[in-house]
Amino acid sequence: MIRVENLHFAYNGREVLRGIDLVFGEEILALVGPNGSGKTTLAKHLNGLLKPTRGRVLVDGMDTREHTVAELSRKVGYVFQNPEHMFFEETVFKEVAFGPKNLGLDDSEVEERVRWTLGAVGLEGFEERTPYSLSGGEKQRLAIACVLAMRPKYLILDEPTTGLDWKAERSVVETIKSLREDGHGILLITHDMDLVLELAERVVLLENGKKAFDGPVEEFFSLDLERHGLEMPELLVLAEKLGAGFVRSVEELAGRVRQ
Ligand SMILES: Nc1ncnc2c1ncn2[C@@H]1O[C@H](COP(=O)(O)OP(=O)(O)OP(=O)(O)O)[C@@H](O)[C@H]1O
Repeated sequence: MIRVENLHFAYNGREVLRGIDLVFGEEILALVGPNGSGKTTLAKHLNGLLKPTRGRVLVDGMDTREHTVAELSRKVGYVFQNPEHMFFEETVFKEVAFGPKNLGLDDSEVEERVRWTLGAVGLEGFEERTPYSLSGGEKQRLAIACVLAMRPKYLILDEPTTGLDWKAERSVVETIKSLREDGHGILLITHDMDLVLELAERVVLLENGKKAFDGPVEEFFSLDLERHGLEMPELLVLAEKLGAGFVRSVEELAGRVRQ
């Protein structure tokens, strides 16, 4: 469980998180909100990259102020936006092996872990490719693999599908679903309301450094999203026009309409 208690944070005296309470566990939690509302700043507190100005963050009971980012990274993996900037090895295998090697695992353990991780993100067979030759979706999945190789319980994914075409986006979405099935807690930072509708179990909306909403996905989509500067997914607009209520996929909508 990650527990955020009365979190305040200021950059150079300017407060951008203003008293946030949050409990996050084994779930897909979408963190949404306008540009500059504090999403990335909040997420960076969850693996200790930033430390609270006031309040505290506990990761499975560990106070982030008392632990290094290296220690916390074993619990909370952070996949940054535009992950290609983080690749520096000449092969996919070496890229994924880097973290486990640094943990001091021996060669056979490292190899086993790399194979397992590449399987988990659907990149088996890519071991000898150079990271820069991968497609956008493959790069995103490699970035997830590099973090996953540390076996963290929680994953933070910052705009994991931005800039991807449909097929690549699907591959990342399927990876996220399978990570959830494997028992990971996933914090998804996104501006894409379709993605929120498809994946999230719970949504936290940040506005101006404060929580404006925290609740189940269905309740989130019953808000007047336009008032919050957010766009309602077309699927839900259509469902409403058809009187079908809340649905999360085209198949679900079709099923309701046929009844
Ligand atoms: N390193 C920094 N130094 C000073 N101010 C910063 C820094 N990083 C972010 N900020 C400011 O903190 C506020 C919150 O930024 P943050 O990146 O957390 O928002 P966000 O919700 O993730 O935005 P976006 O949707 O644009 O990614 C913004 O006003 C931003 O300008």
